[in-house]
Amino acid sequence: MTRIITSFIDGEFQPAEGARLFDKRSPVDGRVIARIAEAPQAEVDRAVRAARAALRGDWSRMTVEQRAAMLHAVADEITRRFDDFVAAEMADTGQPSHVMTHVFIPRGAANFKIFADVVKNVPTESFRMDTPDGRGALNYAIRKPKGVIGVICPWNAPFLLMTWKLGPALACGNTVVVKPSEETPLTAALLGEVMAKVGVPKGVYNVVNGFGPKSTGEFVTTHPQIDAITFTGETRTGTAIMKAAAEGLRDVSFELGGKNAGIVFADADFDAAVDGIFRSAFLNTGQVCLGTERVYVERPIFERFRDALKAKVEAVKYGRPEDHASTYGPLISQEHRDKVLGYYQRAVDEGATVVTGGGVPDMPADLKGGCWVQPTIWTGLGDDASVVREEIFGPCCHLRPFDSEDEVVALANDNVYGLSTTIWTQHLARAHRMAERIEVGITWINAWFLRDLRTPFGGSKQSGIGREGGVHSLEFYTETRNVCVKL
Ligand SMILES: NC(=O)c1ccc[n+]([C@@H]2O[C@H](COP(=O)([O-])OP(=O)(O)OC[C@H]3O[C@@H](n4cnc5c(N)ncnc54)[C@H](O)[C@@H]3O)[C@@H](O)[C@H]2O)c1
Ligand SMILES: O=C/C=C/C=C(\O)C(=O)O
Repeated sequence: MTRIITSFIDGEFQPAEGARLFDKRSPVDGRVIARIAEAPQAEVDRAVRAARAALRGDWSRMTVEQRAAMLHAVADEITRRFDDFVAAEMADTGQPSHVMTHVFIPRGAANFKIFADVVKNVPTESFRMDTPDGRGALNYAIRKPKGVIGVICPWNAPFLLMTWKLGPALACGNTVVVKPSEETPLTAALLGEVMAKVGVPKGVYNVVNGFGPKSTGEFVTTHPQIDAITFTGETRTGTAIMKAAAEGLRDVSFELGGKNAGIVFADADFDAAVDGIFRSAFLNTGQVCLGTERVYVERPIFERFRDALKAKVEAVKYGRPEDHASTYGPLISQEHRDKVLGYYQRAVDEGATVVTGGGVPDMPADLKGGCWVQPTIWTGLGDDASVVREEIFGPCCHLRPFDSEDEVVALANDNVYGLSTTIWTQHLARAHRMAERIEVGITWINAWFLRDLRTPFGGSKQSGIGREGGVHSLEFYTETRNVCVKL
């Protein structure tokens, strides 16, 4: 029988009777793997009420030390159930097991540990001031939880991105109502089991499933009892959520889209650069916000680089995620596949040279119903081609030669997004110069997606609002109050 995923409210999974169900299909072969109960307004109301009540319960009486210990226990339980999380996330996304075991699931556990440690160690500021009577005054800041946080998640790295928000939200003493992507509900449900097992008080972690507009997502973001909203997803959705948050002047933290530039200089360690750009463009079938869909290569090595990248792309192994030989998975959904294939067609219409890929692979019969597309490289497009300007969120990149540092900085900055960049060069001074000039939140030099969770993470321009990571997360997840004591 097909499994039914229901909301998790006040420590309990909700009954499926009477619920409006929708199908969750495997991206690998199109089979229905679960049915999801769409939470209506009344259920979201209950989740928010449970979260508000929990703000005043045992959770609020815990010391920082106790809360941090509880988050470590959550991380340990995730690690104990590692295989279950890997299986759930593989089923939802179809991505190869090595990506789950090496990147996405370990990061889920790490996201709880890091913020448990941050809240235990972060100092608050204090200012001693002079007063006319000569006795002075002392100011000091205290941090309080913001309240009930609405957590709206995307499908591309569901567990990593959800826990990246939950870690700091809970460490700071908030409670949450999470709305996972309709495409990827499984790990959020599994985390409900983990929370119950380790004794996180009821109502602290609530999950409601459903769609975005006119559905569960909107019910969460428009709810007057939600105090702040953290969202990762498309820039267009961020705009809608910001409008909703304006009502009641609720705070937002946004991680949004990107059209990130990869930049390779002729003096780069060639093999490392090819490998780095290969990962940045094709990891997770290109469905990474930090991915590089436009790659600029210094002219003397352009052809050599193109050929080396092509060879790597043509060596990917399509297959089921459980098969350890697979290195490449499907896109998340047929809808997303149609979008990506639409861009593949537009690239050709706009005059691209297709270096490799560009279409749908011929899959064996049992995988024909999946959302497969070929990893694709283009050259020859103008800088205004839609494929070069718009976020596709697929396994593809356009390669363009450049001749000077100034030229490539201007090209990299000529976009409405500003999330990240990856620069490959052995010239240290140039690397630092470039990092200062490129308008993004995160610059990697001779690396990509190398994450130290203490560092500020977020986007410039239309790629986001705010920074999360380490102490930066506290800015959003706490309310800082000042206390002034006249001495
Ligand atoms: N900057 C980052 O760190 C980062 C990380 C990952 C993904 N992303 C971006 O996310 C996008 C892919 O994810 P996606 O397709 O799931 O994004 P999406 O914006 O379509 O959906 C994200 C979530 O928002 C919900 N939603 C949609 N409309 C809503 C509304 N009006 N009100 C409330 N909720 C609503 C959806 O149901 C889903 O849970 C890409 O643009 C990618 O660049 C950014
Ligand atoms: O697909 C986007 C990946 C985002 C990564 C993070 O948010 C992170 O590493 O914290």
